[in-house]
Amino acid sequence: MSSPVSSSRLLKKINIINSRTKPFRVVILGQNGVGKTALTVRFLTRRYIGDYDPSLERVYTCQRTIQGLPVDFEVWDTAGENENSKLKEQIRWADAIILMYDVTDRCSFNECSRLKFLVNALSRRRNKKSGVDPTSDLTNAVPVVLLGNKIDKARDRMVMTEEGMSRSRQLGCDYFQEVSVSETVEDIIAVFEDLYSYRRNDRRLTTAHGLSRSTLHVEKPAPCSSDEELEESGAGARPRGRRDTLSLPIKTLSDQQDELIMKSRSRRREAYFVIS
Ligand SMILES: Nc1nc2c(ncn2[C@@H]2O[C@H](COP(=O)(O)OP(=O)(O)OP(=O)(O)O)[C@@H](O)[C@H]2O)c(=O)[nH]1
Repeated sequence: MSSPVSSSRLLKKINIINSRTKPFRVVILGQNGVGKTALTVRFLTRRYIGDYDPSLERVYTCQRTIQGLPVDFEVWDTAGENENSKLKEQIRWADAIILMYDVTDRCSFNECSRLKFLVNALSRRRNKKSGVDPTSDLTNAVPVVLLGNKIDKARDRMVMTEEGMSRSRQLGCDYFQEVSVSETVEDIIAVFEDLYSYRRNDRRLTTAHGLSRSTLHVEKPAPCSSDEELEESGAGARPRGRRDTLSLPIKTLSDQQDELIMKSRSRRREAYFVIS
């Protein structure tokens, strides 16, 4: 039998191999205009760019080091108005989900409920298929963060922190956070890293910055909603048929940066960040 030391070494090696071969896939869902592309660009480049082509939808890749290990991220920045079949494809693809709303837009907040019902219904079906008890901690449901954006616009706020937190609990999100993509970099990077740590570390947040952030609310996931709830929510019919394959192009980071800068520049005359 192997000693604890050698098995922990082995586990570390396996982790390294897994993190190199299998990317961690994060999909960002939310109504249009909530800041999904701004969030993606912040995470990829640390920059904030003010305006984007609204039809921009793509999977971006980048590598980060988390707890000393290289992790390949794939981030699917979705277009705000997706039909249900597309949403299902995005949810099935993901290892983690960011449900994003704009704190100055109540409609975008309500849209997150519809999206979460859809996520729950798909997780429930996935658990049923794999024979996992949906009330157990070991479900293969993907972690979901409810993320309120644009808190810099304090005067226009329509959704208060407490309301976001309480909705997060009701919906069974794994945690809740508020950010301003335009003003912070570290919190944005932490959102992605926390999701990774949460998924990899048995559904418990382990990163110190994650636990110290004031608006962070961590919740044990509730059992998935029923298909009836899904129907009531208007999230659409039950998924049928085979799993769709991803058809979006995956680009290198430098291609993505150039393209994003060009797209943002083509829409406005003001100067934007130039990434060398
Ligand atoms: N004040 C403020 N504006 C923001 C923030 N984040 C994004 N925005 C602005 O919100 C607008 C929409 O941002 P996008 O990133 O294009 O939103 P999106 O969700 O990708 O929109 P679609 O691609 O249409 O679905 C842009 O004008 C951004 O500059 C923020 O934290 N604060």
